[in-house]
Amino acid sequence: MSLVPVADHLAGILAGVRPLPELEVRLGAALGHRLARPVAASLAVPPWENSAMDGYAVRFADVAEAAPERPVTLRVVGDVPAGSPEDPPIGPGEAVRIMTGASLPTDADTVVQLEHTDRDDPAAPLASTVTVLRGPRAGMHVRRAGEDRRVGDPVAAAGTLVTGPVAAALASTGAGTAWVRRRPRVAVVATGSELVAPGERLGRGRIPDSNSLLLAGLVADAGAEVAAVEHASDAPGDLELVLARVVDGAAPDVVVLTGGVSQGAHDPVRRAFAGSDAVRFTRVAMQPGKPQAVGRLGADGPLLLGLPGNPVSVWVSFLVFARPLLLTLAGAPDDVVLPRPTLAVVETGWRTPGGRDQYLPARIAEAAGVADARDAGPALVGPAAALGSKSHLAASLAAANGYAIVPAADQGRHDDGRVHPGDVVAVVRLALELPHPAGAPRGGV
Ligand SMILES: Nc1nc2c(c(=O)[nH]1)N[C@H]1C(S)=C(S)[C@@H](COP(=O)(O)OP(=O)(O)OC[C@H]3O[C@@H](n4cnc5c(N)ncnc54)[C@H](O)[C@@H]3O)O[C@H]1N2
Ligand code: MOO
Repeated sequence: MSLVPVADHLAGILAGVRPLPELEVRLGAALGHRLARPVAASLAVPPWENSAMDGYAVRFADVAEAAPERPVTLRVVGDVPAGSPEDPPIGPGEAVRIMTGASLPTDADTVVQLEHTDRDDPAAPLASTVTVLRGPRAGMHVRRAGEDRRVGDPVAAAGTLVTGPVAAALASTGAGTAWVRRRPRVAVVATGSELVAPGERLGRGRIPDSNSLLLAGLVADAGAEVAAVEHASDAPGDLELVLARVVDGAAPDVVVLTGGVSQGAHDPVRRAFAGSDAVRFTRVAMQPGKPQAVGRLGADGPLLLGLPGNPVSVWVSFLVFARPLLLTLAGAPDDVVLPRPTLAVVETGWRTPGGRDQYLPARIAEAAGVADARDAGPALVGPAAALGSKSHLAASLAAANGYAIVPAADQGRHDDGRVHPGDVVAVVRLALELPHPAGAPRGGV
């Protein structure tokens, strides 16, 4: 069976997949969802002309000439704290005390901050006069209504992830609710009789189930909900029972399986769907991540992705196939669904597998000495694990903040089939904190 290109397998997964239904929710409940519709301002920011300083609202003409040697004394005819609905009239030679954020009286055009007056004690009671010691510029410390957004201006595009700042932008422009997409519900099912719950004692041949946690974390990072995390043994019939329970109980949109998709005598995913048209088994031209399964559980049931069991294969397969699926369901824009690789210069070389595109868990860093932006160099890349892209290096994954892609066609660039320091490769950087160097590999590969 020939190997399927990565792009073709991904296109097959995404074919016909539409964003989940939209719903209107309060802004607090919108956090973590994506906007289903573009949002325009129904309120200007700022909504009113207001003061940027605690001080005195004045008519500029009265204080234009003020200076330490020519102080100007004004009569204080009012006081406008923040939130006050008052609009006191101000005649020539008059001023109104005003606080930051309070609406500017209609008759004023300028604010003098209190440090530039003789009333510079903020705790002092309101006095009947104020002496301006320094002339402001015309219009100084006045925030114009609508200077950030006017009514009708765009605030956020459809597909935008509602983060704290986005929710704040929606609230400040007048929204109380937002139309968002439902977040995908994902059930994670780890298969394998060798798996033991984390922290449990191992018998010979057993290993801790790390993929369940890896996937639960990746699902959450992709903005989806972890609806269930289950385990199925390799015993005949067990996976089928677990899947039926998960589909009924957790109503997932997507089921992500790990393990049991290759050629093993006991591979349960293969066995469960042998002869079924609903699930397709594929060998993808990537390393790691070669054996993959994709399908649907029942006519209207959840989508199913069967990822290989090796932990690095799980990570790569999730990022390259499952994450774009979840982001599409969540309503993300195309450039978020499919991150465009950038280029990086290789700092430490590594071995390539030959024959398949390599997806190497990598540490990607800006060149040293970028404190001064003019010195900024290209990003640098090296393997996260001393042993490169081997698929069982579960402990080294935590040192990766992205992956490097070395297409099969480029792997013969050097006679030794390695990637060398100074080579330029494509990288995808994940929005992760760069791991501390203490977690870096000790040597080259
Ligand atoms: N004869 C062949 N053997 C294999 C082939 C092949 O083409 N022909 N492909 C290899 C490749 S490539 C991969 S990748 C694996 C995929 O195998 P499975 O998807 O069937 O996965 P398992 O055999 O169940 O497990 C593989 C490996 O991963 C460990 N594992 C599984 N689940 C977990 C978990 N939840 N947490 C941590 N580690 C897990 C498992 O113990 C195995 O070491 O097949 C190759 N073989
Ligand atoms: O494809 Mo497997 O993931 O090479 O280890």
